Amino acid sequence: MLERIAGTGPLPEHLRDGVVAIGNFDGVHRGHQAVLETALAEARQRNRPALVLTFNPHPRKFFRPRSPLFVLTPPEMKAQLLNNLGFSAVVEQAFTDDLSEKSAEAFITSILRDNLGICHAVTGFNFHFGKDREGGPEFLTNAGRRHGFGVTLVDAFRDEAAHIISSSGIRQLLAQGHVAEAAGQLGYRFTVRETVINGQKLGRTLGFPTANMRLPESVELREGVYAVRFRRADGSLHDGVASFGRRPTVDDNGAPLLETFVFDFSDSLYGEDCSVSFFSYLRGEEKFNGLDELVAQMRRDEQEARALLAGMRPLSALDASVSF
Ligand SMILES: Cc1cc2nc3c(=O)[nH]c(=O)nc-3n(C[C@H](O)[C@H](O)[C@H](O)COP(=O)(O)O)c2cc1C
Ligand SMILES: Nc1ncnc2c1ncn2[C@@H]1O[C@H](COP(=O)(O)OP(=O)(O)O)[C@@H](O)[C@H]1O
Repeated sequence: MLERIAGTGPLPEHLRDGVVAIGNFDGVHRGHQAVLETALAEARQRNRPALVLTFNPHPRKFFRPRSPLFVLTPPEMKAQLLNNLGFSAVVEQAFTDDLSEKSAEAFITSILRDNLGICHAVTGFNFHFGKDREGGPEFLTNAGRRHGFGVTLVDAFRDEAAHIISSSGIRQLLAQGHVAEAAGQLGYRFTVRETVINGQKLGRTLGFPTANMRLPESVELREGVYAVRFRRADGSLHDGVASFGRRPTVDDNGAPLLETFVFDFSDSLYGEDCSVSFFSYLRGEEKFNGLDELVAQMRRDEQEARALLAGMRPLSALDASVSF
């Protein structure tokens, strides 16, 4: 199991002298995975632990606190993905005033050398660090020579159409409801994890009980109806159909809610931490003339989602570990 470490002091002995992938890795997309797989391979070869050094909050949120940032993988989700990829630990370095003021050299001596005691660093071609982004790949490589650790830089990863994959591109796809395309770039299905809360208890009277979740306000997923896979806290997986929206038919206001009708299931889910993986966008949210019309459409949504999900295959080993 992956260890989550706050990064406030020296690492425990068993994690020192490790191979460390450094970056924000928001989304843990296929470009990030190229960096992460390089670190994993290097660690296997040296027979040393594989670690990730990442930052929380996302540095962009630190520097621009008032402009909302759609974080694709909150710390918990990122940790789960890194665990599934095979890392031993993730250092969730607090991004504070103090860290933002550190020079590139101070970042290397106090964090990489003293706290983490790394033997090898792996980063992407464009990783910058230290006050005013002073340190880049070349700085890191030279510092490694001086301080006695190796450095591997991983080139930009391109998808099949030679587009560079980026977290901001994936955020835009999700905002347009293109969850299948986003999955192609993430290498797994976009997945959110939240606690199931109480709703108006109307769903069960319609024959469509729905597990309700509030997503963070910054999540910019297109409102609409999706074919999804639902994972309970005990790890069991269920197919379902979910609506993310403001429910114009029953109440016209309020923040959007994610509501999942879980197929062939009848237990209570209240208070449980569950995850929802998005496979296909089915349609936009509509205002119906009454509940009968809504229920008729929900039946069609269910049939469409069942058929789509039956044909889905994992995109990768990571995808298989998340939603299969
Ligand atoms: C598959 C599905 C599709 C839905 N589509 C719509 C819709 O197009 N318009 C709408 O107002 N509500 C839609 N809803 C939300 C329902 O209005 C909501 O689930 C129902 O009112 C039950 O509310 P409750 O969970 O608070 O009891 C949909 C829900 C599901 C599960
Ligand atoms: N097939 C199912 N799909 C989703 N939730 C279910 C299902 N069967 C039982 N439940 C339970 O019922 C609740 C949803 O019922 P519903 O009447 O829609 O109430 P609420 O308005 O509180 O969401 C879920 O939170 C869960 O605890």
